[in-house]
Amino acid sequence: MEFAYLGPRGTFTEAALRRLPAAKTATAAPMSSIFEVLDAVRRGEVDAGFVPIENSQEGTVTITVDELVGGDPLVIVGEVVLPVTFVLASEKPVAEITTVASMPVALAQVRKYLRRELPNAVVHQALSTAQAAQRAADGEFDAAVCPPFAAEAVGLPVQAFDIGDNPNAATRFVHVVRPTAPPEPTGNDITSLVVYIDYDRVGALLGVLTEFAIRGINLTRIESRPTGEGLGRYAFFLDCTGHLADARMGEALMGLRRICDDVRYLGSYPRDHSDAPVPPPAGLSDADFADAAAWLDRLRGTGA
Ligand SMILES: O=C(O)C(=O)C[C@]1(C(=O)O)C=C[C@@H](O)C=C1
Repeated sequence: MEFAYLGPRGTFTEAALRRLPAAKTATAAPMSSIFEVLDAVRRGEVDAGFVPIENSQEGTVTITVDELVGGDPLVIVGEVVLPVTFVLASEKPVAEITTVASMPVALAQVRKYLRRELPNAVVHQALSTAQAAQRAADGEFDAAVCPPFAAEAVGLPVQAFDIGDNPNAATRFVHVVRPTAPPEPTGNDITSLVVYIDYDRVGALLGVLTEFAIRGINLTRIESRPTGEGLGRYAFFLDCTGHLADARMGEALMGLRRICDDVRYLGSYPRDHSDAPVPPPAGLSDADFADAAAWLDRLRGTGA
């Protein structure tokens, strides 16, 4: 199997990919942008892609979600949650730094540090932290905000360690492939999907949330993203606890299929929050769903 991932060598994405079981026996091709990674998967140039999707400090990595919301369908089959710490890498001491670069999501996580220590530095964007480190090493910028291992990879000295505003920051990365059946349920899974609703129908979003709530499915994330049709036109990106194979999830998805303009299934896959407890389904048990299905089958067969 060959992966494409957000490179170059030295990114957090590369570090997270090394933690993905499916990558243990795969080759990995670094690519310069999230779009290129997902486009390579869509074109069949590689078997799988690995990209960041959410950060505990800044929320959604919008380019990833926007690429999953639109375009040819892709599905998520795995995730890795990686703690992230940032350094300021530069040949110059902090007092002499006038330009600094990094990926927008990284810059947002060191906002307070930059305001405090580099208030007059000009901030530049890069496609990844490791790309910023390489461009700083090449002399294009004075400094880069990047992982410690990216500074080491390009031979840049570290002028400051642990510059992130939140010492507990973590980023979630996803393993995406062209549409395929989901991995087997583990009992600790996430199902991701996008719903497109009829904006002009009052309560349309409540109807979506109700399809989960009445079946005891816990929503762990909801993110509205513009569809590009015009101001106020949004798709809703949802993460919820459970697996496509669960009766309750299947019923909820059929309900969404009936009431939404469109539903895009983005995958059921094992959670990597192995330390976090799995909230039990609210109210209804799996046995309740099995009993109701058997009861309906009896009614259809015998009328009683
Ligand atoms: O640029 C990198 O090193 C990446 O892996 C991307 C990315 C991100 O976009 O979230 C990953 C983790 C950090 O939050 C900062 C940047």
